[in-house]
Amino acid sequence: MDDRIQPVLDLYHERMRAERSAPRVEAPGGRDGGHDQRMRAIGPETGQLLNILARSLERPTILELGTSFGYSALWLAEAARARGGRLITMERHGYKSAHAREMAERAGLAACIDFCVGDAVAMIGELAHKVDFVFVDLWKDLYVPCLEAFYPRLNPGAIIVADNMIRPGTEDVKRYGCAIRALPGMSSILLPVGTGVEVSRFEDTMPDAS
Ligand SMILES: C[S@@+](CC[C@H](N)C(=O)[O-])C[C@H]1O[C@@H](n2cnc3c(N)ncnc32)[C@H](O)[C@@H]1O
Repeated sequence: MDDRIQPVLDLYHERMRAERSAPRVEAPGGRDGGHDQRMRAIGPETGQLLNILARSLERPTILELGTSFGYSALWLAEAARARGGRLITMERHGYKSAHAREMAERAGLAACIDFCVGDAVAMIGELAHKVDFVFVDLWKDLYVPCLEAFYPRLNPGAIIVADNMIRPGTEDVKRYGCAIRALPGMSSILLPVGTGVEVSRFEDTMPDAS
């Protein structure tokens, strides 16, 4: 991490510690009411894993589903920049996405990020290009609908990482685990990193023409 990124990550780490030690109070209107300040961010271990995996790809188009306040986006954008690629990050709420953009600007990474605001399932359907890496970290009941939307848009060799597969490990994420493992061309493994990540790789299902 370069000199501009680490101090911004440290600001998030401070906020993360405060969030984890504070009692959980429901925001007015609930998680979608427009006042939710909880980051619900992955920790540094999952961030590092995302960064290592994404750095293994050349000129990757990286898709993040669930920007929140922008912590995981920094790890992904750093990898995208290092490999000559881009990050497209999708978030339902404009106020969260705006904060993420501000932090990415402070870290010097905003130029390689497209911040998209709206419903990820609908926006995936409007993507102009195929993708090489997907990070799935939005509300858990959307994991399978998102998978159905991005599966036809994966380039061969694409890597997909889904968070919260062990904690909270709900029925919704279990359904995602089963669904991705059943897809043609997919290999997948559950890793006990952070709250548990399902790491999958898509191979082209077409027979070799040579
Ligand atoms: C667990 S948080 C993401 C945390 C973030 N990846 C990080 O580690 O910093 C999930 C986010 O998904 C967003 N979200 C929920 N439903 C969505 C939808 N349909 N489209 C886009 N974003 C959505 C929520 O607003 C929330 O900010």
